[in-house]
Formats: sequence, C-alpha cells, structure tokens
Amino acid sequence: MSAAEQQTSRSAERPVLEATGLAKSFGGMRVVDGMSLALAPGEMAGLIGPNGAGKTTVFNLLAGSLKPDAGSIRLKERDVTADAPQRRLASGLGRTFQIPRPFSEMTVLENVLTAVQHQSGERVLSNVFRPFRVAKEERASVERAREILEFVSLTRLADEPARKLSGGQRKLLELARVLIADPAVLLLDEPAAGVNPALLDLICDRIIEINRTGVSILLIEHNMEMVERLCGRVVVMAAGQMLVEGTPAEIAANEEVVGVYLGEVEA
Ligand SMILES: Nc1ncnc2c1ncn2[C@@H]1O[C@H](COP(=O)(O)OP(=O)(O)OP(=O)(O)O)[C@@H](O)[C@H]1O
Repeated sequence: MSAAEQQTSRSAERPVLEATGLAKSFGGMRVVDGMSLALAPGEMAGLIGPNGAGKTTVFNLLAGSLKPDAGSIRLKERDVTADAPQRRLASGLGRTFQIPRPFSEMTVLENVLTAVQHQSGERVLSNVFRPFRVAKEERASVERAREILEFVSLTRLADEPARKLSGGQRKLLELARVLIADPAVLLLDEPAAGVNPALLDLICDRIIEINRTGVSILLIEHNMEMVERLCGRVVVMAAGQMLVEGTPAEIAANEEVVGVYLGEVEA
C-alpha cells in the first residue's frame, strides 16, 4: 500500500487521540486559539510551525500539564480533559520534553526505573504483606529497563550518572523513560533538537521502530528533513491555530506555509 493509501485508510479509523477546539491564554494573550487535531491508530504525524506558534502549549494541554480554557481531549475514545498527567500516562499517553531533565546524580538505569508506573512496592502495606511479590516486580522492572536501555543503545552507560550523558544521549534516556510506561500514544517534543548528526540517525531509527510496534506518534520538530523522513502527515500551526495539514510534500509546496516561516525569519 502506498503512503497516500495508508493515510486514506487510517483517516477512516477512529482517532486514538483527538483534540477539539483547544484554547489557552496566558495573561490575556491567546496562545492556542481553537486548535483541533486527530491522530489515527498507528500513525506518525508531525506538528510544525514557527517559534511561538503554540506547539508546546498544545502538547502541555494534550498531556495534561496545562488545563485548557476551552475544548476537549479524547484518548482512545475516552474524554480525558479533566485527567491529571499521571492518569493520562497510565491510560497510554506518554510525552517527552524539548529539554530533557534527568535526575543528574542518579544512574541512567535508576532514571528509567523512576518512571515505572504502579509498583506494589510504592504502597507501604504491600511491602509488609507481600515482600516476595514486591521483589519479583522490582526484578521484572529492572529487566525491562535494561531491555529498553539496550533498545536505545544506552546499555554501556546504564550504571553511569545521568550527568555524564551528552545532549543526544539525554534524548535517548528521555525516550527510554517514557517507553517503560508502555504508551499507546507518544508526544515527542523536538526529539532532534541539540542532537549531533551521528545520534540523530539512531534517534530516527528508534522512533520508526517504536511506531512500527503500533505506537501512534505526534512529534514537534523544526528539522524538516527529519519530519519528511518520519511523518506521513504534517499539521502546521501558526498563531495558535491550525494553518494547514497535508503530506510533507504538500506542506513543502504550500505558499502560505512558506510565508509564515519567511515572516518569522524577516521579523
Ligand atoms: N506558561 C506560560 N506563561 C506565559 N506565556 C507562555 C507560557 N507558555 C508559553 N507561553 C507563550 O506562549 C507562546 C507559545 O509558546 P509555545 O512554547 O507553545 O510555542 P512553540 O510553538 O512550541 O514555540 P517553539 O517552536 O519556539 O518551541 C509563546 O509566546 C510563549 O512565550
């Protein structure tokens, strides 16, 4: 099936993530202004736009770290607009941040383990009444964390403190921390920012692999080569609204899109 045919068959499916009429203001400034978007199951889409367009704010609304002034968000057909970020994560919505902030004195492995969800050991009474079960769960988590570190090529650094990681390696650790929550939908905020070209290829490959396992991905990215390589569909935001959406080729040829980016350069 061609990419266009895949796109058409996907758009017929019910979205795994759907935002309708999102709005958010900060001190009277409308940063997100009636933004709607939908992500189909298994899709990888890009969210692009000039600096300050409101892309990260949309991610914060989708992931729950900000409450919208208006609009709603559905995850796997359930309204999650009122849910806290942890609840959305437990329901399958994971996100990474533009600037990863690992616990710098903890090891890389410990950083991944801090992101494990719902361990019985976090509940005091489980430690008292079911110590064997807690120990078994912990062993399973460590094993899973090591597998994920292998997947993101960080095995060699698993026992090093996270402060030793380069910018690109921090992005990989960030990816590992979200993967351990086993998300169905991933929001990736500028996965290529500050990453050297050698690691960029690795990050792209890992993102493609994750998507191949069926995880739906929405990614914010300024690196258009990467967007073209990864995304079947691109949503362009400007001034808090969706300007246009289409395939990467359609977007690259769209004069309005070129205009908003040139406007930004001239400003
Ligand atoms: N918590 C906040 N308080 C006040 N203003 C904010 C807040 N968060 C974002 N903004 C403002 O909202 C606007 C949109 O920011 P946002 O980070 O969503 O844009 P963006 O499209 O992700 O930009 P970039 O590509 O530069 O990351 C900017 O003018 C920003 O300064």
